[in-house]
Amino acid sequence: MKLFSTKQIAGIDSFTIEHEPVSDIDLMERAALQITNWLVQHFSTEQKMVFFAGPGNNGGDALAIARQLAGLDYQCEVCLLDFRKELKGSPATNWKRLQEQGKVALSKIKDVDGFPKVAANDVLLDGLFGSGLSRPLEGFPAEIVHKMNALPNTTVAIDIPSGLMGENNSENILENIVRADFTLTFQFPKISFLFAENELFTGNWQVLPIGLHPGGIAKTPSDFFFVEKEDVKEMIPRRTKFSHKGTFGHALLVAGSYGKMGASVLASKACLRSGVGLLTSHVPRLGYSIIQTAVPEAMVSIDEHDSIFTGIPDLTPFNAVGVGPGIGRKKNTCKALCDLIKQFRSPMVLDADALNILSENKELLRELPENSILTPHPGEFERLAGETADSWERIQVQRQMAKEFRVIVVLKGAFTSVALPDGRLFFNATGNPGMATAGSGDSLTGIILGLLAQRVCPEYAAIAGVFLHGLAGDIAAGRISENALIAGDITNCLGKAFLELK
Ligand SMILES: NC(=O)C1=CN([C@@H]2O[C@H](COP(=O)(O)OP(=O)(O)OC[C@H]3O[C@@H](n4cnc5c(N)ncnc54)[C@H](OP(=O)(O)O)[C@@H]3O)[C@@H](O)[C@H]2O)[C@@H](O)CC1
Ligand SMILES: [K+]
Repeated sequence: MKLFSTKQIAGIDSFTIEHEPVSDIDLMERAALQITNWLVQHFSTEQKMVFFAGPGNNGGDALAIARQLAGLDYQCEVCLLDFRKELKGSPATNWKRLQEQGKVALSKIKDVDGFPKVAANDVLLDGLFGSGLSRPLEGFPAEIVHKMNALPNTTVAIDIPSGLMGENNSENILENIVRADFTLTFQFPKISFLFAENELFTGNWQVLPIGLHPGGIAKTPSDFFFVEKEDVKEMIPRRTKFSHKGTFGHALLVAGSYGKMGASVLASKACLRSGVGLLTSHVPRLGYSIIQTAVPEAMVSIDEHDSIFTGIPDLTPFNAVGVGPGIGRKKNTCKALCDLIKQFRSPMVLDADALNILSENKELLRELPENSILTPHPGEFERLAGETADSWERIQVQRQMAKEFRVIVVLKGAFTSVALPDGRLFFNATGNPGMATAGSGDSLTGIILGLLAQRVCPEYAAIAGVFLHGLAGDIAAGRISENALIAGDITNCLGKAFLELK
């Protein structure tokens, strides 16, 4: 799914009105009905709904929802913020419809003294500002937001928590933004919802389709995408009856050192479970019997050194290489990584210590084979690319890095983002907090390596690898809980994840 800026969404909104065609007021009614249906499923008529409505269409939505709910016997109260300007268009029509219906207590408030009395069980509905927000909230509306945030009541934001920008909140005044428990957003996730620091404002968010025009969506360009199951299905290699193990490639994994052989075992297993034809795991001498015993399906290439990675094997047989998990940063290892990067001329996957070595030897970034895949977590990313103030800035730097070095940068997080050299950025939605556990990154390296070796193009290997990893983690969490989840469970559930993508 494409993601858009709030400005672009307004354009798609107008396109829909013109080309469906549908009137402004009917589109608002349709959008409001989606939220009404959600509210009916989540709250009983015992709970009073207290609406805060602003001057634009977000306020208009609030007025329409209040009327629809009142029609279903919910007790509703509407508090319209009075900016000393007449309401116009659909919000004005909806105000009139509410007055005519006569079921909802209506008040207009000019300052914070007019803030309504709220009982413990009441639900607050935030319809102050949505995608038309043009600047941070200040003054009277900000005071209303402070009052709302100070209440313990459940708060549901309509489209966007008021005060939150749809994309960049670097310059925002954070205490003036509504802190919702739920955000019900129309048609597309807003880009700012995908950043960890904004969870405080959005709470649990959900997308409600409102039938915006597919033509408007298709013709509006975007560099931002939200990865869905349907997209990934096409990226997974298919196995035909006459396939043999050579068809699915030969991967080389360089991972593990003394005390960190688990990284090699975890990444090797994940690579094999991703469907690779053949896997060779390169390990230090002391790791030989460990890997042979733990992963009998893998072949082993043995380093000359007892405990670390110091030299590369003949690279001719391999069509993909993954390097980094648990290799450490000893001088000999840096040298061996440097040789590997210079000698292997197809895309490779670099993770963990390989990234740390790159951050200490940045000139190596220019030597990376084009379309290599880097998989940093935020800490590794900042070591590589420098400090950033927030997630918005971080994804800009991520995109810049992908473009400059012609590599794919996978920035791991709750919504892992995959930046491509052409400037596009893909957000992943699978995965859960249980996956923040030792070795989880090693399994991701193994999965991406496995796909790459099967000749899946590097951009698909990164996007589908991240999706599969998260999906397998979700399946594992469903079986054994997020708390008990360990990295090996992700690999164990990869098979089920593949089946879900059939
Ligand atoms: N996507 C869709 O297809 C659909 C979208 N719909 C809904 O429309 C919403 C967008 O509506 P919208 O464009 O009218 O903007 P909205 O957020 O209500 O506020 C604009 C008003 O606020 C004002 N204002 C702005 N910033 C301010 C500030 N800091 N402090 C004070 N004032 C400020 C601004 O005035 P100005 O900037 O000119 O001062 C203007 O008067 C969207 O979120 C969704 O709920 C659905 O109805 C149907 C389908
Ligand atoms: K809102």
